[in-house]
Amino acid sequence: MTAANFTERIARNRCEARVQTPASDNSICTERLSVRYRDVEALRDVTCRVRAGRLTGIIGPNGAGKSTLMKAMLGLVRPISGSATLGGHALSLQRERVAYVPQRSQIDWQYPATVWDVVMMGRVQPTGWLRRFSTASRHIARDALERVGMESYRDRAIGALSGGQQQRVFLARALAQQADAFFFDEPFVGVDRVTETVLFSIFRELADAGNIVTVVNHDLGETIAHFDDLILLDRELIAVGERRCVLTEKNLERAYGAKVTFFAEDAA
Ligand SMILES: Nc1ncnc2c1ncn2[C@@H]1O[C@H](COP(=O)(O)OP(=O)(O)OP(=O)(O)O)[C@@H](O)[C@H]1O
Repeated sequence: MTAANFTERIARNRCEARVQTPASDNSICTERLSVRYRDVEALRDVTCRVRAGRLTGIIGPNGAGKSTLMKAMLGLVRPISGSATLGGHALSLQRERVAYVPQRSQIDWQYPATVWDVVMMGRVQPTGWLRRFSTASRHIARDALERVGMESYRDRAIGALSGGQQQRVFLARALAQQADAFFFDEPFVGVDRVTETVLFSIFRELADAGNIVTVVNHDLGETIAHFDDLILLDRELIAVGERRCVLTEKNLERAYGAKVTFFAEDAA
């Protein structure tokens, strides 16, 4: 074995050792998850763990199955095989613990709702269908709106806002749910730098508070440095674990099929 191979093996073992946590902890685990859409194989045998208290990015080329993995974890698409668990129990049966913000393109922006209506939707599940919202629920929603800096827009129609403002409102809805697992699908598409900073700082606060925070992110630029852990996909799992262990030249070439440059801080 060459010195380079030996060093690489030690580094890999260190990465693997650090991501191993007990199966009973509050992490999300997928076990050989596979999804097909008619004749398209979107995911094949994906086994991975998303740890609580870490900001986790799902990355990979277009069509790699990033959104599908998120939806399959949540039970929004039915896998042909495999499972997803949260704290050892089926994730699809614990939806009250989960807040999910889909891609902007999947939301009907013509729906006649105000900013306040959208944020209060985050209180429907904790309140119960057709029941009146409590004063406490209104306070929680107002605090969430303040946290994303959108309180002065509360009576505006959601469809009349900019992309970044809409994304902040949907983040406020997720915060109002008071979930402990948060899923965001491509939240940075069409948002400006200020909103990007707001989103990352709240994602960081959520992760530091011990929540699960999972973000689909196709960008390998500067934003990648915000993530603690990454899941790299190309229909099958290429790598999972700490960011620096995933972002190796070899892994990126396997996923993208070409030499890829990424944020310089990680290029050591
Ligand atoms: N509802 C659907 N019906 C049929 N095929 C689908 C459906 N949703 C996704 N696919 C296909 O499954 C594959 C994975 O799609 P998915 O959206 O999960 O990938 P992605 O990595 O999130 O892509 P992108 O970065 O382009 O958003 C793609 O080939 C896509 O065309």
